[in-house]
Amino acid sequence: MPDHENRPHTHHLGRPRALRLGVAGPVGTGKSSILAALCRALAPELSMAVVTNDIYTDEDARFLRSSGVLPTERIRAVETGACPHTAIRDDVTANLDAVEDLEEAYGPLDLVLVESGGDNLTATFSPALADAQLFCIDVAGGGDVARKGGPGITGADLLIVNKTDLAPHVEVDVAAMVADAEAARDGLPVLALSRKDPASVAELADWVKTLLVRHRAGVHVPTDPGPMAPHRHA
Ligand SMILES: Nc1nc2c(ncn2[C@@H]2O[C@H](COP(=O)(O)OP(=O)(O)OP(=O)(O)O)[C@@H](O)[C@H]2O)c(=O)[nH]1
Repeated sequence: MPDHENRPHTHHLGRPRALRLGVAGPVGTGKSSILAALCRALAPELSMAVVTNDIYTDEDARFLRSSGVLPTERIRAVETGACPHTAIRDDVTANLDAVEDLEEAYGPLDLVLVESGGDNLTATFSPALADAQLFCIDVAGGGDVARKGGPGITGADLLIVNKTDLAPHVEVDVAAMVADAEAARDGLPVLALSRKDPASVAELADWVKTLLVRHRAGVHVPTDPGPMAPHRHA
């Protein structure tokens, strides 16, 4: 049995452990910016920590540390050394270790955000690592991305259509993109977001707070958006 299947779901004092929220999506769609926005919005009221994943570097952790949104020691980097999905889906041990180290050092925590390295449309978090997950696409990737499917688009707890401020520049109809996404998601929520639109950032923060309430009440059930497309590593 993999090591992570033996790990406890409650804090040692019986308090529910921190909500672990994964943020996945293709390269450059705005995952780090979403983490920064969530830290800015929620850290004044919640005890938070962050784990970033990059293939070769700790670039995302350095970006978040330099943005000053959390004390730097609460931001940990995992260098996956391989495709990002290997560390968020196939063997989550390095990420779980980082999350648990943060909980031990700074706990009790309310919320730990885990950012995947940018991968393709098929990469999602294992429920063994993330209690819930955001999947992020952006208008700059093209108005048809939401129709391309994949487990993140169809099954993540929240789908974000990001960088809506860029829509006029890339000739994308945000309402149509959101409608396509909603059609693919069978009732699961979709949020049109821009870091330049404070109302959309507040909506995202409210979604996370509602999820945290459900997690603490024990009524949130982590779900698996689905497996990756079959593929082989050389
Ligand atoms: N115009 C606009 N640009 C954004 C927005 N959010 C992020 N960006 C820009 O998009 C680029 C990529 O953002 P990141 O947050 O680094 O994206 P990422 O998904 O973390 O990137 P990787 O970790 O490399 O996969 C940066 O230049 C950001 O400044 C937004 O809402 N509007």
